[in-house]
Amino acid sequence: MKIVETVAEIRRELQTHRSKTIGLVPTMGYLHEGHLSLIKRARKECDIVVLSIFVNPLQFGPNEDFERYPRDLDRDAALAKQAGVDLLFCPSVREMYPHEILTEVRVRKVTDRLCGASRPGHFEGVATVVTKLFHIVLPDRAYFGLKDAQQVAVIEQMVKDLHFPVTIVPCETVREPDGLAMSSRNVYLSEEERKQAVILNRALTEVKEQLEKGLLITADEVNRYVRERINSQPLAQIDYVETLSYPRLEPIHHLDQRPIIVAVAVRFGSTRLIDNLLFGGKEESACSGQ
Ligand SMILES: Nc1ncnc2c1ncn2[C@@H]1O[C@H](COP(=O)(O)OP(=O)(O)OP(=O)(O)O)[C@@H](O)[C@H]1O
Ligand SMILES: CC(C)(CO)[C@@H](O)C(=O)[O-]
Ligand code: BAL
Repeated sequence: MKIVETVAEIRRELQTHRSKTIGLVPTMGYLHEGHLSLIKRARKECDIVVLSIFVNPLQFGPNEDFERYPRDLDRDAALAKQAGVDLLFCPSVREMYPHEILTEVRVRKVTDRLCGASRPGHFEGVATVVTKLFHIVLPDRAYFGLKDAQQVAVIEQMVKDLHFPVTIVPCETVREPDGLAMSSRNVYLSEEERKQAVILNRALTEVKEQLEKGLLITADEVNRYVRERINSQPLAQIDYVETLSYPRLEPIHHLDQRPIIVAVAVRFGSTRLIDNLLFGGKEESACSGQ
């Protein structure tokens, strides 16, 4: 595995591989099994696997955790090598943003709710940096986790709208044995917060069972059920609980429209966790803007 820090170098490295299938796995590092599942899928489907590690300041709000976001490049490089990455692209902030950036990519409507509403500017930061990464690497396929299901919807919309010649591959959420979605931010949790955080997946799993039995009929009923279950944990502070259409992320009333997403963001102390249930659709289709 080669570690590359500059745009010029990654372009040079990839120049001789243009006739092959190039897969990109964009991350912010501090790798866990969720990231590794994306890399392993890319390894199976592509000739060349590029992993990017970049904590993108553009997608963090002024009071968010950009500074304290966990970083460990040595450990990440060892894990990436073991998982079969060919090129690890880990640019500095200066390398990615050498001058004041006057251009931003904004995807409308699908960013109106959920994290788009509770983290203003977040998806403009994501769409802009992903555009930059796509232009730098020119991947044939790019792998994203459905834990960030709104992010997948935003990137898929962007790729379709702007004819990016890349196939987006959404990948299933990888969970801890007790069901908590793996996240780099889980390391922030205290022992007690970690125990209570399992309620996110538990509430969503219960809702899935109820939906399958036809016991919940409206989005309001689903939201109320999930809120009550999450509020049973004294350390949990709900940011949002919403049931929407997917991938358009529009409000729905009755649940006869499919697929739907039940999405949650919950704070435990200063740690904000997200999770979701996608119900009634193909969870792992690939989308292309070609
Ligand atoms: N548990 C998971 N299962 C599958 N994919 C995941 C999981 N966690 C993250 N990913 C995916 O890995 C990619 C990089 O995510 P990122 O580096 O932000 O990790 P993260 O653990 O989600 O961090 P955080 O939760 O702190 O934002 C994204 O496409 C994301 O959806
Ligand atoms: C896609 C991404 C790497 C862009 O910075 C980030 O939002 C993430 O890790 O999900
Ligand atoms: N996984 C999404 C990146 C972020 O929280 O900023």
